[in-house]
Amino acid sequence: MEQELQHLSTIDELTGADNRRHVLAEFEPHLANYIRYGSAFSLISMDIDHFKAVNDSYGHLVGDDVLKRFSEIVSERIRRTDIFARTGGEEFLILMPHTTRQFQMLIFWQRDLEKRWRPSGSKLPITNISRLLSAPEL
Ligand SMILES: Nc1nc2c(ncn2[C@@H]2O[C@H](COP(=O)(O)OP(=O)(O)OP(=O)(O)O)[C@@H](O)[C@H]2O)c(=O)[nH]1
Repeated sequence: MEQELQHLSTIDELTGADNRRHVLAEFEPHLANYIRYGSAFSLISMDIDHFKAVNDSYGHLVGDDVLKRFSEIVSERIRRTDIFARTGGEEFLILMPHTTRQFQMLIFWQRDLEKRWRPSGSKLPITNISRLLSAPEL
């Protein structure tokens, strides 16, 4: 029971991704390890562009579905050791331990996500993926 509650306090209810508090808590030791031992890690920030327009045009429930679908797609792509979190309304963060030079991977992801967003030619969200930090390539 206590374990279950603890788990629930680390996840974002809507998407099932980790929540902001959890990823920030996980980030701290990675940063400390990088400073002390030079252990590599990467952080990727992502947000869904023009998300407000999705809600305004299709309604909040569709907006919720987009957030869930986006989370599913990203979750399929990451490693089990990566931490994927929803940090705000349409803002997400991935913490990737022991990962550097993920730039090529980002380009691949961006293409893949765009393809999968538009199975029927819809012009719904394009994600904006940016490399935030990749220690020790600062
Ligand atoms: N459906 C849904 N919408 C949410 C949720 N949380 C936040 N939002 C909406 O997300 C929208 C975020 O708006 P903005 O920050 O302007 O983002 P944006 O429209 O993507 O703008 P850009 O980032 O500049 O492209 C707002 O309309 C919020 O109401 C949620 O859990 N579900």
